[in-house]
Parts: sequence; structure tokens; C-alpha cells
Amino acid sequence: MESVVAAVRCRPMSKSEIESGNHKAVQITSSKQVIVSDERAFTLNHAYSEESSQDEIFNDLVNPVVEKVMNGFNACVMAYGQTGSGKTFTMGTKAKVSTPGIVQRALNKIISSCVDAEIHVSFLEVYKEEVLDLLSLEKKKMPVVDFKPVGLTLVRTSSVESALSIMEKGLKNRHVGTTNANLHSSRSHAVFTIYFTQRTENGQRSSKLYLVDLAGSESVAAVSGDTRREGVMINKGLLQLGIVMSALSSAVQEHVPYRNSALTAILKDTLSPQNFVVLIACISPLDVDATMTVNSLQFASRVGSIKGIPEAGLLIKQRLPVTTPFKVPSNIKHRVNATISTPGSLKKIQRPALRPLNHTFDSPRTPRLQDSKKQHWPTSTPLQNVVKPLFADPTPIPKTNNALRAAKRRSSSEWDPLNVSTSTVVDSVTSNACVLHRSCNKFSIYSPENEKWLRSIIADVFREELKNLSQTVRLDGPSPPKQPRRSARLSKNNQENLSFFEHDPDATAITLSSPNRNIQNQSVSKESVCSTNISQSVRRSTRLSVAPHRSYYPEKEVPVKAPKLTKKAARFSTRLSILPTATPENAQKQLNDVVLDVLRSGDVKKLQSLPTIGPKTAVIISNHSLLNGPVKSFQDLENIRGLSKNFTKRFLWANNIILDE
Ligand SMILES: Nc1ncnc2c1ncn2[C@@H]1O[C@H](COP(=O)(O)OP(=O)(O)OP(=O)(O)O)[C@@H](O)[C@H]1O
Repeated sequence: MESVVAAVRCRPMSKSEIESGNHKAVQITSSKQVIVSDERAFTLNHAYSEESSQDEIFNDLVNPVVEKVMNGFNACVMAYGQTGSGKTFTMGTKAKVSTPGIVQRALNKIISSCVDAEIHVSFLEVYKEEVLDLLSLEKKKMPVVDFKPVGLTLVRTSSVESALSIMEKGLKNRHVGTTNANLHSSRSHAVFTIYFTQRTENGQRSSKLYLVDLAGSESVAAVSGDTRREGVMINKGLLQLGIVMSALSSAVQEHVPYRNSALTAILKDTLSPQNFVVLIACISPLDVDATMTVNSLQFASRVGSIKGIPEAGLLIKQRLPVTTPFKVPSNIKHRVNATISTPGSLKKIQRPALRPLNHTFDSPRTPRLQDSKKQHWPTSTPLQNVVKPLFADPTPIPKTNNALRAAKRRSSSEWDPLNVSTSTVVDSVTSNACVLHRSCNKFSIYSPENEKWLRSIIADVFREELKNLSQTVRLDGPSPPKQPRRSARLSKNNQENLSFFEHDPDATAITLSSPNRNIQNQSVSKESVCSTNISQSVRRSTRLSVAPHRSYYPEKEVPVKAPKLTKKAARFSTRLSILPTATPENAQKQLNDVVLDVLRSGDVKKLQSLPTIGPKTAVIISNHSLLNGPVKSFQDLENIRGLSKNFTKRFLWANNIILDE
């Protein structure tokens, strides 16, 4: 049996419809095909004509599903179609039906087949997007939490009669109205659920059978008021049901929007490929309903294309919890966390608990083996013998940059007795360790993976050994000259320089008069050198602040810059410079002559050097000189046109001109 079955059932025309002269537009051409208005053909799993009976529908479509429910599977049987197309008739969700529908037959089948099973029923409706419990007295609204109506009334039943009476009780609460197509039209989606529970040898088996009588899809264009609002909400629920079915039938796995409506939310349990779903599209045979018929058949075709693999409830319970790739099981969480370092902090390097073979190679910077582990190491190894000749290796160090740096490190840190670089020794020891490893296979002290840490260990060990060796050599034989501290060397040099200065100051002058230091010989004095020596006991910064080279270098004569004169002052100084040497007796006369000469020149620039003569006045005097010849005396200034009457008086006073009486 297929998990999703889509069938079509065409209702017969009523007497009134025949009398009114309606034409038939639907033809059931085979057990699976239906043709609408001789134009649209639909092929579904089953196609039932007007002559089909309730018994036939149940046996073909529902009976196999009921058997699956009794075997632990969930199932859903839905009647879908336009209003007045026979959904309620087919489902049997009507009180006092003349012909039992699917609900009655399913109850009869389940209750009569399984005596030892527990049967519960519930009945709810979805009206205007609200979920109402039809079996509660007050017809309470129920919130839907986690796709389940909270507080739904479940009634246990053991007989078909009691179950049907329960359903009829609920039907009294159902919203029913009148539409153009149906005098007793269902205005809500009704869901009658049969809960089947049976104890087996393997455990308890629970399953559900949803029997859904959907409200009729209808055009809301011709209606108004409450009916219109009801129609809008009904269509909304059906539209969302169609979207869910489309998502389920899609070849590409996509999000199924169960939450978009109350109807799809409460049917989520059963509307999935893991359950059995039977959709019966009820259609009207009338040609006037052809459009709605085509819509219903399209919906049924979509549902029929859903391919699923049903799973029994018991099997679902036994499935192991699925772990997503991002979810770390709690039992290994601490181990996973240990591998993730905090950003910004360095991961602590854990060295393996391996030690060099010679105990003299122990370094305080490397972990020590426990005694229990140490006893497995050989007491004497050839490593010591291999290493020893290295200290006497007279191979000269290649003067590369690295070698220079290594030499610098040696000179600054430790004495190197045989001029062997640390890196060379470490390289040699590492390679010898490799040789040793090959000869003693059971000790995996060296491998390409741990070469780095092995190098570091050997470097540490080598430094320690070098220290010990240098001490031994000092005890045994003459130790090499140890370089004194830099500060001591500097003070010694200064003392030497002092005595050198005392005995041969000229030689010092020659030394200091190198091209880099342009010093003159006579600048060096004994006093300055003495002051240098005295200052050795004070800080270097202090010594520098009173540096003796100040006395070596004579202070240069800084040329005195002349203050920048203003234009007027410059003119005045020019005028003074042209004054000849005068004596007190003829000074006034000479001044008068100089000023008069300037007036006679008629030069505009020279004229402006005189007080009270500005650019305009200079031009006036210059023009006058051009026209009438040079000015002969100071009195001529009174005759120059353009000058004020007081100009001559001001000019004479400003230029210290005193005329003879
Ligand atoms: N297969 C059928 N055989 C005989 N009569 C039928 C059949 N299907 C429907 N009818 C009759 O058609 C009328 C309308 O049917 P029904 O109430 O089931 O429609 P509906 O789809 O439920 O309408 P609504 O959506 O408005 O509730 C009823 O009187 C019913 O008896």
C-alpha cells in the first residue's frame, strides 16, 4: 500500500439540480481517471463515480489504513472539496446519517477487531483559526503548543455506539451555516481522532487515526458579513494546507510551514511522509462548478505526488537520538574543549615524558622521569661517548650571518672553550641521537615528529653541560682571559686616555683631529681632561652633560644678525650714510646741503627718504623738477603747486633744517 493516496469522488446530482437543467461536466473514464468539461483530465490513485457506495470507499481507501493504525502507524483521512460536494456525507460526520460514513466504519472496524486495545476519541474544530474542543461542555478554545492543542478532551470508549454518541455530542457544538450550495454547510474544519493503544510483547503500541472533514472551499466574492469572514478564514486554512502539501511533495527538501495556520499546526503529527495519508477530493458533477472541481483535483494531484516511507510509532520510539554534527556528546565534551584554545592565549606545549639517556643531561627546565620509568632506561649508553668528541671538534665556524649571531651570543653569555657553536653541537647531537635511535629501536627517543622538542631538550642539556665543563677546565688548567664588564672596560680606557693626555697632548690632538672630528690642536687643554677624570664617579648621563668634548671643540663665533629694519628706518639709515663727515661748526650747513641735494635730484625714491615726503609728495616734487627745473632752495617748496601752505614749515622742522636769517 502506498503511504499517500489521493482519490476523487464525484457526488450524484440532486433532484433539484437535474430539474433546474444543470449539465454534467465530470466524467469518470476509468478507476483512476477523471475528465472535467471534456478538457482537463486528472489521474489519481482512485476515481469514484456517482454510483460509488460508502462501503466501496471505505474498503478501498480507509480499511487498509485502519489496519495500519492498528499496527502502530499514524494515519489521516481527509475529505477535501468545495462546499456541497459531499465531504460530510463521505466522512459521516453528521448526526443520524442514513448511510454510515468513514468515521462510523472505522470505529466499528477498530473496536470490533481489537478487544484488548484501549480506544480514546477526541473531537475538535478549527473555526476562524481557533481550535475548539467540541467534547467539552463550554466548547473551550485551546492554545496550540508544540503542535498539540492543550487541554483537549479525550474520551475513552469501548463500543461503537458510545463512540458515535460522543461524536454526535460534539457535532452539536460544531459551527454549521447555510450557503448557496448547502443548507447545512460545515463552517469549520472538523477533526475526529481515534487513539489506539495496545499492549504487545515488545511494549506498548500507540497510534492515531485522524478523520478530517474540511470546511468547503468557496468563492467569497458573492457573500458578505459573517459568511464572508468565515469563508476568508476557511480559504486561508485550506491555502496553507495546500502549501504544506506542496512542500511535502517537493522533490527538494524544504521547510514545511506547519505553523502558518491552526489547521496545519494540529495536523502536523499526521501530515508527513512518515504517516499514511488518504485524501478524498469530493467534487460536484455540475458544469457550473467546473472551476472549483479543477482546483480540487489539482490539490489532490499534488497530494498524490507525495512519496513517503511510513514509520510505525513503536519503531520511532526505539530510534536512537540523532546527534547533529555540531552537537558534542557530553561524555567527550571535556576532551573536545581541551583541544580548543582560547583566542589570544597560547596553548601549553606538553612534551612527552621522554628523557635523554644520560642522567648528566638532566636540566631543570625539562621534566624528570619518574624513578619507576627511569629504571627502564639503560644505565650507560654510547651517547656520552658520541658527544664527547664534539667538544674537541676544531672545525672552523663558517662566517655566515647565523654564525656571527651565534658567536655574538656566545661572547655575551658564556665562554666557548673550543670555538664550537651551540647550534653546530645541537645539530650533531640530534643526528647522533638519530643514530642511537637506529641502534636501539626499542627506545623511540627520536622521530621526525618530535625533532623540534628533541632539539630544544638537547640545547638545554648542552648549555648545562657546557657550564659544568667550563668550571672543570678552570680548575684543571689555565683559564682563558675573561672579558671584564663593559663598564669596567670603559673606565679603564678613560684612565688610559688620561695618562696619555698628560704625557703627549699633541698626540691626542692628532687623534682627535680626524676628519670626523674637526678639532683644532689648541682646543685641547689639560684642565678639561682632568675634569673628565674627576667626573668618572658620577653617572654617565651626568658625565655626558658636562662632556669634555665641549672644551675640545671651540665654540664657533655666531655672526650677529642685524635687526631687520623697517622701510622707513632703512631709508633714514641710507640718508645718514650719505652724510659727509661734519664738524660742529658746519654741521647745520652740511645737513642743509644734503637735504637740498635730495630735493634737487628730483628722484622719487630719494625724495621719499626725507621725512614728511610721501609717495604723492615725491611725485609732485619730481614733476615740478621736470617742468621747472631742479629746486634751487627750500623757499621754492612754497611755489610748488599741489603742496599745502604749511608743507615747507613742516618739512624744515622735520628735517632739522635751520635757515640763516
Ligand atoms: N455520494 C453521495 N450520494 C448521495 N448524496 C450525496 C453524496 N454526496 C453528497 N450528497 C448529498 O449532497 C448534500 C451535500 O453534501 P455534504 O453536506 O456532505 O457536502 P459538504 O461538502 O460537506 O458541504 P459543506 O462543505 O458545505 O459542509 C447532502 O445533502 C448530501 O446528502
